[in-house]
Amino acid sequence: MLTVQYSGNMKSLFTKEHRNQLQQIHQNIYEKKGEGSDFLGWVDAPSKTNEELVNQLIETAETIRKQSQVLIVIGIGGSYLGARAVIEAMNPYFQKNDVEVLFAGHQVSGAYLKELIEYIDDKDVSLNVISKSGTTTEPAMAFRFLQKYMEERYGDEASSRIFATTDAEKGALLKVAEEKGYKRFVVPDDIGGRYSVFTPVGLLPIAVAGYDIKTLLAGAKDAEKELEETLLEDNPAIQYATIRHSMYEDGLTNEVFASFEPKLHYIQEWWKQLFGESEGKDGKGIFPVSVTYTTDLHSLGQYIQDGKRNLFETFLMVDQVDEDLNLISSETDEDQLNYIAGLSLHEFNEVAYKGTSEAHLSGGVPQVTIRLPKIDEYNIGYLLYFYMLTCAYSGYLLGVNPFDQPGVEAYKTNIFKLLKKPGY
Ligand SMILES: O=P(O)(O)OC[C@H]1O[C@H](O)[C@H](O)[C@@H](O)[C@@H]1O
Repeated sequence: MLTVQYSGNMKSLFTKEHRNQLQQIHQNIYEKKGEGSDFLGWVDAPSKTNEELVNQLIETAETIRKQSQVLIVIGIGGSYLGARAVIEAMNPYFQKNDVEVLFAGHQVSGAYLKELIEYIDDKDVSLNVISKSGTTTEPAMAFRFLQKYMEERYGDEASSRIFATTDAEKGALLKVAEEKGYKRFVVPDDIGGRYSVFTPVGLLPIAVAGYDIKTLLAGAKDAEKELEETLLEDNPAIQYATIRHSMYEDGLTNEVFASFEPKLHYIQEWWKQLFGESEGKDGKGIFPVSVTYTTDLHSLGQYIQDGKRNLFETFLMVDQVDEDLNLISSETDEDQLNYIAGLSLHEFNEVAYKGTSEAHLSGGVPQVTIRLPKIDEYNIGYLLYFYMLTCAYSGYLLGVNPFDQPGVEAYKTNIFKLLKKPGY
């Protein structure tokens, strides 16, 4: 189990009244009651995902791996970030996997799509187009270009190289997939995009990248069970949600997710969508931001140390790393680093964490530290489930529905009006 440490007094947060409230929330989540309960399908998704589906996903991933050097995943938001978060956390920095997973439809850039098509032109390609609604503009636009490219390049064979992940019964993408005969996977009705990483939305691209989705699900499944059974005060998800809520009540409305591990960048991006869309509504919510240290100690560190005191900081620390280097000693010691010769870079980061957290704390930034044993499929599965559960507790503590996102419609409507979309 991962652990949560707090710079304040955690025990004092669990008053009788608060315990009762948490107990109720805990029960509602696991019994799938309460506001937004139609979207609580993710709660037992890890334990309920049947083996047949997992095997089917693994077989499809094998087919894709055999026929492709590149898989392009088309999607945005929750139909994109979960897969990318896991893949980028696991991927080596420089060495390319046998099958490269690339993304499209997560932004709008002609240059990006043009260069992507040039890049794949001498490689074998498959597509996985993912959209629950099937009507999201950015992936739909990207799919238009890439579908045409695939049809021109592969002719009839294109339909066996395009895989669609859609709603079970509705949406434009579902219709296209059926007409063209694409192999299709389903995003369950009761699971919203940002909670869908343990469904085919996340699992298929992750398996194609060469990572073990059974172990990822095993980590999530253990999290599901342990976090359901662990008592309130000892339960890391409840601890984290409670601490966040108490910070918020103290006027700290920005949470800085800090990591010393560059590979966790897209987990931070996934986390921002998860918490931002779940909590930011009805004029409430903590604004989620992220930093990677030590890089950002040389940029945003100044603000965190000395700027407006409306933030708290959550470190995600990784205990064990697979690869490391010890600092070499130098005969001349011109750079005066010999005093740390022999220290590993991971050890340096642990010291940097300690120094940074003490400095920021003395500057008035309270802290939470989440400790993950290591970066592998099992622990990432555990971590992502832990965040989703924390987010549900947190949203309910705040008094909002953590599973809708009505606010994202306003800008979309404006864009459609400006573009004179029929009906707007
Ligand atoms: O899967 P889709 O229906 O294409 O949705 C993709 C994303 O776009 C929307 O605008 C929402 O804000 C997100 O919550 C969602 O994950």
